[in-house]
Amino acid sequence: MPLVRYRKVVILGYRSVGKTSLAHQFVEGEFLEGYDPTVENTYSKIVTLGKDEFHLHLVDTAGQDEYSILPYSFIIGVHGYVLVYSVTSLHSFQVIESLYQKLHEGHGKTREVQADEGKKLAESWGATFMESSARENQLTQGIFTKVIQEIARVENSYGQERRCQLM
Ligand SMILES: Nc1nc2c(ncn2[C@@H]2O[C@H](COP(=O)(O)OP(=O)(O)OP(=O)(O)O)[C@@H](O)[C@H]2O)c(=O)[nH]1
Repeated sequence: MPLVRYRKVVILGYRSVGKTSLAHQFVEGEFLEGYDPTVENTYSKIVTLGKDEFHLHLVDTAGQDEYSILPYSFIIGVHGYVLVYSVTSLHSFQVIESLYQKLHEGHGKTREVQADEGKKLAESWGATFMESSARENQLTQGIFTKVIQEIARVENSYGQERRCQLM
């Protein structure tokens, strides 16, 4: 059975450029004539490409402009973007350039410690290394299951002798 991989894709662009129409046409197979400004909407679709299946989670956003601050949910855990402009609006074309810059700037904080450095330090202690983010809920379960497993492993190898395990 093929593995279904999850993909989150965010559609960005100026107001009324056709973001919703694109998403709706792709997911529902029809064109919407009317215009109803989007607050935020999500679509789900299983996409099969060759032997691979993807669970596509499309986020249709409210239109942005050059002053918009992109929320965290448009940055974190996102696998890809569709930047949309209208051929009848030069301004909407300029907006996607500014959105592209914003996506590259991220959220201001730059990394000062590389994962490799953490790994090296942990290795020098004989400890396990995991890089986690509570905000992104990345490895938060893994850290605590790993420390419990490690405690059990150390307990088993030393009988009932009590030792502290370092993560
Ligand atoms: N002619 C034409 N009109 C389109 C096309 N795509 C969208 N429209 C029309 O443009 C208008 C705006 O489309 P939407 O898809 O709502 O645009 P949007 O970018 O989602 O708008 P916001 O929610 O305000 O950001 C609607 O009246 C659509 O019918 C297209 O490819 N060609």
